[in-house]
Amino acid sequence: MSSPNHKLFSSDEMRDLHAIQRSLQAFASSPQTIEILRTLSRAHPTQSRSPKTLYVLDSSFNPPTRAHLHICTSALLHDRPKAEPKRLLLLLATQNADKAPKPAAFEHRLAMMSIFAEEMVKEVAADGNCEGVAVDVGVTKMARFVDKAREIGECGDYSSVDDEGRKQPVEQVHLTGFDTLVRLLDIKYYPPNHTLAPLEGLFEKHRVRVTRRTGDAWGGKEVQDEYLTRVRRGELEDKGGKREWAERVELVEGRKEGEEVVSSTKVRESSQKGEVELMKLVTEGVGRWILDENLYVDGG
Ligand SMILES: Nc1ncnc2c1ncn2[C@@H]1O[C@H](COP(=O)(O)OP(=O)(O)OP(=O)(O)O)[C@@H](O)[C@H]1O
Ligand SMILES: NC(=O)c1ccc[n+]([C@@H]2O[C@H](COP(=O)(O)O)[C@@H](O)[C@H]2O)c1
Repeated sequence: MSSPNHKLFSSDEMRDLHAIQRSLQAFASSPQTIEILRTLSRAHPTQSRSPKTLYVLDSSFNPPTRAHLHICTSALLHDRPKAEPKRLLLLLATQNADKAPKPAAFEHRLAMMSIFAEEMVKEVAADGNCEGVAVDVGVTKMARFVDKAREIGECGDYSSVDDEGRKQPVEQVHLTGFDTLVRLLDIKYYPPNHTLAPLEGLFEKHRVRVTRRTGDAWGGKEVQDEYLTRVRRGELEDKGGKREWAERVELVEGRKEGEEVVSSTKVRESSQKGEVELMKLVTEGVGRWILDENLYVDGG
């Protein structure tokens, strides 16, 4: 079940940790699987209500980083111009497919997501290369992409209107890093049969835009490109995957040679190293929140 109509938070309310906490408690005890807490829009209302493409960045946002910023702005500014009007959903996963919960508390992460969204909207608007953008900040109980995609599709907040005025589910483009593509296509997440067949609907209707993640544990550009080539050659077919899925996946550039390696883990571990180091990894507003609220003082 997805989000019914409810009052959205303002910018100030998204800095009120008690208010967010109350909303999270209500969400946790409800049957809802997705809830949108805040919407920021620079788009004309009809455009933002009827997006052609919904980008989804699903993450633990612990905290949001400059890598997340790059992933979002790259999609909003450079993914197919015909995909406009575009809308972006920053989705906090309260249940992770792999990881146990860690600091910071979810209310802090949502506050940081809201600040991050404000900074991103400003950056995209300043570029002037995007027809108008709307960004939502939301929360989900679903851990796997296949479940998130289904629930988002059923959520009344997202549909487009076709030429005859009929409502159509919007195309979703899931924004992930290379490590997460590998996990999306790992049969261990699909019990009881442990095949990739449950992903059919996701690839039929939606796309995945994958940012290369080099300089970390996942190999260089060639290794990551070769992985997708193997999908295209049909190497997932014995696991129930389809070679056509490769056409629904786009691998795009992440960190450039010589640029800082960024991850949320690195932020959590380096928050003791001072403001200058912190600000290399996170946006100004998020950095200020981390410092003012003394987050991650005990490291990761
Ligand atoms: N530096 C990066 N380059 C490419 N993709 C990234 C990068 N950082 C995060 N992502 C992607 O963004 C999505 C959400 O990020 P996530 O919250 O897992 O960040 P993370 O930095 O990997 O977190 P953590 O360090 O806490 O494990 C994932 O699909 C992840 O692959
Ligand atoms: N097969 C899948 O759908 C799958 C596998 C691993 C992680 N995830 C999700 O990806 C998101 C990002 O995960 P990490 O924070 O572990 O990088 C989380 O929402 C997590 O639950 C999905």
